Amino acid sequence: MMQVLSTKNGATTIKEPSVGRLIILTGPSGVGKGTLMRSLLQRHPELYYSISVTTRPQRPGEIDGKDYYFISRSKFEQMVDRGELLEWAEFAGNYYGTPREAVLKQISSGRTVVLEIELKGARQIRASYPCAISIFILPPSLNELERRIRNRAQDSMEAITRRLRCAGEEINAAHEFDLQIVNDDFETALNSIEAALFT
Ligand SMILES: Nc1nc2c(ncn2[C@@H]2O[C@H](COP(=O)(O)OP(=O)(O)O)[C@@H](O)[C@H]2O)c(=O)[nH]1
Ligand SMILES: Nc1ncnc2c1ncn2[C@@H]1O[C@H](COP(=O)(O)OP(=O)(O)O)[C@@H](O)[C@H]1O
Repeated sequence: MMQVLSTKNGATTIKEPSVGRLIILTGPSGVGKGTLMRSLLQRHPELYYSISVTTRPQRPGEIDGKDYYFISRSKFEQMVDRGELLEWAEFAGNYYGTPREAVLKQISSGRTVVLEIELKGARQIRASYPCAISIFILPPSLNELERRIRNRAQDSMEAITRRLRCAGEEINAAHEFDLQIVNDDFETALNSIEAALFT
């Protein structure tokens, strides 16, 4: 890393240019990761949210290039083969991945990057970027998780069942991450994430 000379009040110091941090937000589907992430980004627009690629069908109201890049399976496989993904995983029958180049570019320019990803991808990032700060979001209970997924009314019955089937295994892995935050009261959970990132 190149060093930078900075002069202040006549004194010259050598500074390391800062490299941005990598933050992982993970937890079971329906726990509220997306909602927490949107609020976090509203409060802190300086954070860079990595937009994932996915082969999942677009939901009503989702915007291509904002919520996800919706791509075909063959395009996804091509990105994997070319090493264009920082991590990727199959979840509930679809592929999801983090585009590598944008994330690395933002980190090297000093910006903090936030990934909202599922368990297998979060494990890959922890293995390849041990400095990443990882936060696992827990539901207050499995019943409440199911209620949230069903109330969201965005997925087919089959997709809901698949998501709930993964939830137990995901929750059992919560201890692998740096921090566990229960998303019961929304504001409390959001404040805990903020405290972890900014204090
Ligand atoms: N590994 C990985 N998981 C992702 C990525 N993008 C999203 N996910 C996760 O994939 C899971 C399913 O996402 P989605 O289909 O949007 O469903 P939802 O979380 O139930 O709204 C969630 O746990 C997301 O956090 C990614 O780039 N990589
Ligand atoms: N603390 C909370 N209390 C009650 N409902 C919540 C809370 N946080 C999120 N939700 C609701 O739960 C549902 C799932 O949230 P979402 O952000 O889509 O989850 P995820 O991205 O983890 O799949 C949404 O309808 C959201 O409004």
